Amino acid sequence: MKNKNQLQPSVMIVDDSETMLLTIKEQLLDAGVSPLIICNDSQQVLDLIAENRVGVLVLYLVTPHIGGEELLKKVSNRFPEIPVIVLTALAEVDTAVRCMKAGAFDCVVKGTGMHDFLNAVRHALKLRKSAWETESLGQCIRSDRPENPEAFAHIIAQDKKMLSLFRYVEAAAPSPHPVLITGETGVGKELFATAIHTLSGRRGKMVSVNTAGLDDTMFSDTLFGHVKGAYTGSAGDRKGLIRQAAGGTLFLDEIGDLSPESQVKLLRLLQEGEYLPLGCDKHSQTDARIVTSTHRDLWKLQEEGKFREDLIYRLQTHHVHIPPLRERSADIALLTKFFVRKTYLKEKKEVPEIPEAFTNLLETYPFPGNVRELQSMIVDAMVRDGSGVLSPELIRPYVTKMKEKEKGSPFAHLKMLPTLRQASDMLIDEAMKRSGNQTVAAKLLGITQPTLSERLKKRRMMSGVKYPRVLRANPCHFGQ
Ligand SMILES: Nc1ncnc2c1ncn2[C@@H]1O[C@H](COP(=O)(O)OP(=O)(O)OP(=O)(O)O)[C@@H](O)[C@H]1O
Repeated sequence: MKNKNQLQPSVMIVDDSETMLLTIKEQLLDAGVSPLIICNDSQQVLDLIAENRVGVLVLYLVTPHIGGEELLKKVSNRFPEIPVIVLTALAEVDTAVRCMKAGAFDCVVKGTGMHDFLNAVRHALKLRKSAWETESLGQCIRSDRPENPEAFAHIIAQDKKMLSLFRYVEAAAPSPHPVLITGETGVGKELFATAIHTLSGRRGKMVSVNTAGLDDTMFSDTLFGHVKGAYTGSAGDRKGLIRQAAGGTLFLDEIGDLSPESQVKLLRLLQEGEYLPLGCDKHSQTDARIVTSTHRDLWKLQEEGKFREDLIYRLQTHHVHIPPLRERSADIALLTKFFVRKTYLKEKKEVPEIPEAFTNLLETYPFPGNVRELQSMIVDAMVRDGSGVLSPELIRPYVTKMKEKEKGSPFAHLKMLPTLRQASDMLIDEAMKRSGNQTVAAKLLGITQPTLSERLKKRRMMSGVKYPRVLRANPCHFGQ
């Protein structure tokens, strides 16, 4: 069972004096304030905050390496939501004013008794906890049913993860900023792009372009067009598809395959709304909203040097990640019903009952092709079904074939395979658990500490998930 305190926000104390740290620690614990994170190395503060659920930061103004005031500015910039209580050695009005201006929540003179200090900590902690409660309430509301169900009429779903995505899409759709839609093949990325366009309220059209396999010239020509004589054989002007998306949405599918040159052009389009038709020396402007999608892991491509980091940040201003079908079993039964009905009615056949055993067997199948594959399986089952009954035997060959494929694999015991990113995240978690610090963990993983640190940062940015808390030798966690 999880330690209850792990869910509680911690009070983190930063001071260069070990003795003072222990004194403050004891006084806070005596006053019932816990859990505590103690740190005597100012250089570790930002990383520790990023990795833990810090409710309040207590900062002694004179710290080695990074000066206290400088650290205060960094914390306030990067984590504006965390109240910082500054402990100063002297009762100097100037220092207190500077700290408050730099974002301190309160300023207490060290050694003037615990009363003021404890009051400040308790007050800050209370405010932080209530902000957290509001945040989680907001998340509950966001995960409820969509306000505009008609915009999602073509997306059959009842799984909570999908309903929560609908709410996110509703919030992001009216924004002019780019949306990145990710997810395995066949999960419904294009359907989501359409819903985003519908909900955006834009009057223009949605224009979809599959960029897979387009070299840079074809990418530019298709999207931005060309002027007569731009290249051999270009007899007349061509208006690119982007013109058709004026006032609407340009949906670029499979952007993971874009060439480096096309990535630069896409970045300019996203940043400035500008593009250059082939053979033209004057940029054109567009107000089309850009929605992109890919089944590939852009961060992995970036690590391999195949995708620009700055472009990823731009693309994922709003990020919709659609989970694979095997991770939303509640949807399998509903989609099966939907596709059986659709398929049989289309063929003017009587819609059969769906036996429970049929759905149960489907729920054991990992669906590498997701909803698209389920749809094909139903069509195939209908063709082979001579009796008007949907027998599980009609789909058993798929399940058996998959099991045979898996036989002999070291992962055979896993019901579902992790994705490459999930597997690498699992390894990182394990290495951090075993070692307790990034330097040793990096050695275990055969990478450098900065690379590991970068991976952890990106992970936090991508998912908003906090890195699991680990006990460190120094700095130490108390009161847990
Ligand atoms: N939730 C859903 N409800 C109904 N149909 C769906 C759903 N999800 C996907 N589909 C259907 O599955 C097929 C694949 O969907 P779509 O083309 O949107 O997937 P995709 O993620 O864009 O795939 P790819 O990466 O291969 O382009 C389409 O026929 C689509 O209508």
